[in-house]
Amino acid sequence: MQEHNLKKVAILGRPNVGKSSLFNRLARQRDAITSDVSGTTRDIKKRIVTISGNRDFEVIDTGGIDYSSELFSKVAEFSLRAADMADVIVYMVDGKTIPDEEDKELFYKLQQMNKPLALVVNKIDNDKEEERYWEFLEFGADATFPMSVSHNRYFNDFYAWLEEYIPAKEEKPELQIEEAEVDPFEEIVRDINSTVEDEDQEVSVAIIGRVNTGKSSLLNALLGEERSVVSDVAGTTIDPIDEQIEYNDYKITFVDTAGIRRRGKIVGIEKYALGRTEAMLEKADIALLMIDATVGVTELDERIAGLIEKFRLGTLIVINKWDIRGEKTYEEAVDDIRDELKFLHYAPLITISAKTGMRVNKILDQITTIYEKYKQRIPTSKLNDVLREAMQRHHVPSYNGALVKIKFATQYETKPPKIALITNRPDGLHFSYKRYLSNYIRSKFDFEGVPLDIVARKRGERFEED
Ligand SMILES: Nc1nc2c(ncn2[C@@H]2O[C@H](COP(=O)(O)OP(=O)(O)OP(=O)(O)O)[C@@H](O)[C@H]2O)c(=O)[nH]1
Ligand SMILES: Nc1nc2c(ncn2[C@@H]2O[C@H](COP(=O)(O)OP(=O)(O)OP(=O)(O)O)[C@@H](O)[C@H]2O)c(=O)[nH]1
Repeated sequence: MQEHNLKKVAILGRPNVGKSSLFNRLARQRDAITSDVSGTTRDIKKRIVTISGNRDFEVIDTGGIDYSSELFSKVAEFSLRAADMADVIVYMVDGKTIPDEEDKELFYKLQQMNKPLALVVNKIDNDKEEERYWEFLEFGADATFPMSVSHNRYFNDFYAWLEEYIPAKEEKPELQIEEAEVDPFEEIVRDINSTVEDEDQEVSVAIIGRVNTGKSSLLNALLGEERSVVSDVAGTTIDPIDEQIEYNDYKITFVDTAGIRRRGKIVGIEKYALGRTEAMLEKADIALLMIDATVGVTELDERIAGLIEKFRLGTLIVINKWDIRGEKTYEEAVDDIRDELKFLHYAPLITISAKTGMRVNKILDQITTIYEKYKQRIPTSKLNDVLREAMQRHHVPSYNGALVKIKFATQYETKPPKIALITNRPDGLHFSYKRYLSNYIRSKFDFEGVPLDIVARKRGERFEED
């Protein structure tokens, strides 16, 4: 609960009118929580009070103060200070006395604060005493209430008036994010980071695939004459086996192009091919997975795709040799690939011909787009809005009958993006629910082409690897 947002109601008035009595009665409305709010002004007692079942406020009691002198000016000074801190002011007078000029003057000062202000005439203990109350109408208050705290009289009208100024708590589903649990400092730091533009424009790309799928043909097409190949420019630090081009302010490095160009050397040596692929993926942000349209997805293609999954890279599936695909429709080709490579569901797919150059020019745009998503950082507040939405659609399943609460989510890493869910029971969060959240978050923030990791953590645990 966000106690700092609660409305503050101050009960003011001269000594002995019954302020503490009202305070204590209000405080009893809420048996469970009567603890002191910490950090309060030393002289002033505060309690959190609930009325009408779902309206919380903080009540400030100025009673019990020892105004060492009898001077009313002390009362006035103190009352004005307390009123200043308050959202709603209750000024109490003793109905067994006659209206008093000093009270009136103080009341007018309070009126000038333009806050909701009620005059409560206390100690109207029976019907006979009710006429005393009329005399206090001369204060000209917007709201004047008779009351007998000790006899528990006339409370309903007073409560109805208070309710106007105390918002009802929103109905919360039980498993809601406890926003106050978000360490505000942590959130600020993350959000500041996220607004700082990530200047990183250097992308490493691995072109991988079985033999003969067209890797070197694609590389040549991408490095085509019209682009400035900068690998041999003095001062660049790229590995001599890599090649780099500049494209729309990005530096795109194709890793281990020497290996790609060393043609036909690895036929039949599957283990070596996979090892070399791993070495490339280790250096890369994004993988272009080449599939031969005339062959479809083979078991080796699946194993290669599995390596991308393992390295958590941004991915584009490139279906090559589209010029000689035969009768196959786009839908057939795509269905086949989606079916065989389910775990790369997040990867977009493009049909090209490295030989004719068909749609090859789209690939560089795809690379930079995926890279932007690969390095994106979602502000914590936005992420938690979406998390709350997702949890409202489907509540977190309980674990062996125990409540699993997700307190908040935060993205703690980029390239690839990783999100931690802070929960009371990291082990109790079912993988299918994590997958649901991952898909939901994916649908709200564009992560096309990018794997999204979600881990469950206890508060205070480090957000490192699983
Ligand atoms: N007859 C009657 N007495 C009341 C009523 N409410 C409070 N009292 C009595 O009035 C006296 C003062 O009440 P408190 O609640 O201590 O008053 P206070 O305004 O907090 O006084 P300080 O602590 O001196 O500021 C106590 O003896 C209460 O029992 C009421 O409705 N009727
Ligand atoms: N029709 C057609 N042929 C292609 C296409 N892309 C590549 N090829 C041909 O397919 C064969 C293999 O192409 P490469 O680019 O050498 O394939 P690779 O994946 O580098 O092969 P390895 O180095 O053996 O792994 C060559 O004969 C290419 O001309 C394409 O889009 N259409």
